[in-house]
Amino acid sequence: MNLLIYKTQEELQEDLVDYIVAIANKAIEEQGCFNFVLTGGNSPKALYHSLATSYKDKIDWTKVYFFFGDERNVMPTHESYNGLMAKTAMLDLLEIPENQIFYVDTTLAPEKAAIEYTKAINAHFKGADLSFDLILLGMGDDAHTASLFPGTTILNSKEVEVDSVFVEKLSTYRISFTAPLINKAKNIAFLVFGENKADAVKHVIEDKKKNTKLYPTQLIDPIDGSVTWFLDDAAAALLDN
Ligand SMILES: O=C(O)[C@H](O)[C@@H](O)[C@H](O)[C@H](O)COP(=O)(O)O
Repeated sequence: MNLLIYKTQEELQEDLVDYIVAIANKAIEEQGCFNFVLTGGNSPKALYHSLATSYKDKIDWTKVYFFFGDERNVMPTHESYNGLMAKTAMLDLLEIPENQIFYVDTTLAPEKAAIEYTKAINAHFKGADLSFDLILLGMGDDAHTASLFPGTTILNSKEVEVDSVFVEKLSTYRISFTAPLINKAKNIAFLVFGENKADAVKHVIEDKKKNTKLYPTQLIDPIDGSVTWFLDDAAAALLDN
């Protein structure tokens, strides 16, 4: 696991964009495409905008396929739909064709939406191993990532798939990659900043005895892939030096 800690979010973001560009170009060179899983939430918005503007010419976007590590159970036009956030911040600016973007179809019931998304991902990988080139993840202050929330049933999944899950604390369903699907990735990058995340960061990174029910991000432990944490000083404040 690589731990990168930055004084400012701007420095963090600059390095993270360079990291994404490097992985994208390596994947495109080696296999002709870059399978990129986006995170939702607020943290990535500036990063997405930067990729679509100052870094627009650094990647051959015609070779990039976009996926979502989780989605809220709202209509695609709803402001909290992760797909809409990414569309607005990046995908529209890059004029990415629809056939390169895998949105979660939340017009379906959550369970069906998850089944259909799993089918679409398997079809894209043509039945091969579902190992995405890069999965970008955020983390909540409760140590959830994607929609792997503390105490939820999806944490027990051993399936390499997208699943639906009822999140009691939000009183809503979510659609999310399971931990086994995330752990198939070649590269995983966490984008976590802000002091409100410091306690969760400490537990996830430093707890010797894991408690994945309480700190679900501890489940993220890829078989062969790399994990890199992009943190600012505030989020890393409680880590032992
Ligand atoms: O759908 C979502 O909200 C995300 O996938 C979720 O896992 C997010 O990454 C964390 O909640 C952190 O969110 P912030 O970046 O807004 O702090």
